[in-house]
Amino acid sequence: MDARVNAPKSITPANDPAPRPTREEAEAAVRTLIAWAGDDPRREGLLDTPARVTKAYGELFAGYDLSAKDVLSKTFKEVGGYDDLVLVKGIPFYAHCEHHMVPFFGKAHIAYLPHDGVVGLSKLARLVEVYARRLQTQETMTAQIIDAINENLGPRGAAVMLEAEHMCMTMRGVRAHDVKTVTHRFTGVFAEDRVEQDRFFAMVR
Ligand SMILES: Nc1nc2c(ncn2[C@@H]2O[C@H](COP(=O)(O)OP(=O)(O)OP(=O)(O)O)[C@@H](O)[C@H]2O)c(=O)[nH]1
Ligand SMILES: [Zn+2]
Repeated sequence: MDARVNAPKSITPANDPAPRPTREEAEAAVRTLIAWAGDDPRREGLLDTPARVTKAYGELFAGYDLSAKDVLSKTFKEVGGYDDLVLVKGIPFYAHCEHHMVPFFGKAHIAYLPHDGVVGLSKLARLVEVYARRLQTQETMTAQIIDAINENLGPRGAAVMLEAEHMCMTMRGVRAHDVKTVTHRFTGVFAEDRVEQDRFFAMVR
């Protein structure tokens, strides 16, 4: 039994959170969608599907139970005086678009100029998970990642770029294949200095 599903926690960061349904209610909703799609949720191959889907949702949307503050809480100051750019590039992510609840996936590139210590490199990949495992737009996710870095690390500058393929554009709708959406945001020194921006782009490429 996954306690997470029945936990009376908010499902959004809003002030007036929607109540989280029980696992049984979520499974019933999956049966409704299967019938809406045109299949029979009572046939043998689909009997366990609602339970699998709710379990999968627990993983795919685990970000609602994660916090950037927890992920970025531990920093290291003993780095030999290193204070230049730290770039972690090519962090893979899988998110779901908030419009169609269909995956969008790609790579995140995150850079910052340390001010008072550095963070463990894996934590930047974990930070991406905090926001990817939610219903998202690529723009919101880009903004949330850089805001979290600024709030928790107070760097001299930060840069975030996401490159992603949106399945709502490839497998349905406009059906535009091989289209990449690129978003980026700069703050601090990166926002003020074109040279730092160019350095970021050159290192990401
Ligand atoms: N800006 C932005 N748009 C997104 C993102 N993910 C999906 N979309 C778009 O959200 C839009 C929703 O448009 P609507 O007209 O409300 O919905 P729709 O009729 O399903 O649109 P189509 O996809 O064009 O068929 C579409 O243009 C999607 O391509 C995202 O991360 N950022
Ligand atoms: Zn979409």
